[in-house]
Amino acid sequence: MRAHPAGPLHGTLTPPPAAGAPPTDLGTLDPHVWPRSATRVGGEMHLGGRPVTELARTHGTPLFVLDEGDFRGRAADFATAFADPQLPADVHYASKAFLCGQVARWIADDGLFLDACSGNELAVALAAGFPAERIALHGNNKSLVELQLAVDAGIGHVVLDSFDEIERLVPMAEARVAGGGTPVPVLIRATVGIEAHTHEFIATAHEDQKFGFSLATGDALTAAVRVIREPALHLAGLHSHIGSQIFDTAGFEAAAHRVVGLLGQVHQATGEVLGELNLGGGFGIAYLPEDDPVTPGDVAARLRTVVAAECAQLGLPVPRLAVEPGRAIAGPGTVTLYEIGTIKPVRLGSSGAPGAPLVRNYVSVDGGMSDNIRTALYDAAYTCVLANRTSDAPPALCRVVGKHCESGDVLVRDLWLPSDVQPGDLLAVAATGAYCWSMASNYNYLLKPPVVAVRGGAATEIVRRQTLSDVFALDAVLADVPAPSPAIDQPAPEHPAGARS
Ligand SMILES: Cc1ncc(COP(=O)(O)O)c(C=O)c1O
Ligand SMILES: N[C@@H](CCCC[NH3+])C(=O)O
Repeated sequence: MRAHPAGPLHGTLTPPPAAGAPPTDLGTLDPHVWPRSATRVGGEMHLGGRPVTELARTHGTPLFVLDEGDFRGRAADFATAFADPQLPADVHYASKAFLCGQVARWIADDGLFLDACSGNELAVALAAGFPAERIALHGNNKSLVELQLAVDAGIGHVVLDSFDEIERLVPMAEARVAGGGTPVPVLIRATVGIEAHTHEFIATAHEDQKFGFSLATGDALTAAVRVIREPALHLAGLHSHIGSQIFDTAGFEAAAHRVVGLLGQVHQATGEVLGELNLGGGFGIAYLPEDDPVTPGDVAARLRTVVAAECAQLGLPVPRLAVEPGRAIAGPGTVTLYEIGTIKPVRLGSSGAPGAPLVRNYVSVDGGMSDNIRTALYDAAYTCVLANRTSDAPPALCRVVGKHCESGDVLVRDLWLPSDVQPGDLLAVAATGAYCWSMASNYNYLLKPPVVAVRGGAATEIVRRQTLSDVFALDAVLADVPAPSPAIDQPAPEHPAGARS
């Protein structure tokens, strides 16, 4: 081969970094990571009592399979952990993790509250019949339309995030009061200056970022005083959220300590005793077997202790607490199923020379960063297994990649898969229930996958697959043009000759 004038070809291959000893059993479904109903029957993964091959055949791939019992079980675990008669607390499901009509109904039926962070999340919840008084609306840049929707619907709380927003809300609240309505209940979101131990993109309580009113500069107190003096608004309490995918309870405890301090400052400045304290979400989950998240019981006990102690010290009654778990409810119960399309071994040498050491196999699947942006965006780690069968073949180091025109389109950076995986096999990626479907895009015109809820042997499509016709309908030129081939709307099984049978 002729050398490039500027030197050797770019991107010299090096052997992979030591990835630890390959696991001896690649098929085990660690209950720490997989949904509560996940089992293997004759080697094949079953979710909610349904075999994955049948789910893939019926609904296509990529496919989000949501274990309803897991989702609702985790919601119930939070509700139980925070249901202390002495210190009652409300659990708000943070719907940004994953929301659809069915999820809104489960959350409503199971007695939880709901946190929406856009007018459209609010609209979805309301359209599903979610009780408005159990909804809080967040957002650092709520539009006039979003605020008006919240005021008209009579939601539980608007969580105020800026001085601009206060001034926008006041005339709407005044109009409601003038029409015989009640003042609009609000919380002030305080930025408590905590450096949460998580990826910098998902930490939200350090000073130099866009959310909330700074506690350190005094803005949070100024905002509280402003709202208290505004008759059309009712300052119900304070809010704090420090970030997401946090394992260490110390950050939550420090935040609770600081925000209770703000309750004290508000009391001193105005004589008002605020009755509610929402400590946000952010409770981490296990993406890998070694991850060790805190339990809802642990979080509840620690927060109660800190808040009770701080309030006692300040001589304040303990406020009604609220928390906003999103990922910890929605994340662990969902699995994404993909079909393998191509497998490319990258070797230190010609691919025609099988003796050349393997760097890794690039295992390409039929989705990618459009259904799970988290690996590309946060370098997130996932657990992934061969789902349609188990195999005794020796393990091979692999990287699971999507089909987008982007080399950063990686789903699982480093993993061991049996060396005999082949096109047509199904891969399952664990814990994709939070921030995957909800952050999905149509990059490269890939279509958003459906979500199928499984429970006790029943499978129900709760969100259908987007079709090319849906996408054409948005396009000024293509709106009336029939989508070219229904086959494009009807994905896998694409490689039935593979090892699925
Ligand atoms: C205000 C607020 N509450 C709750 C959540 C939910 O976070 P998580 O899904 O990590 O529990 C978020 C997202 O980080 C948030 O911004
Ligand atoms: N989207 C992030 C979390 C942000 C949560 C919302 N404030 C994730 O995927 O981990």
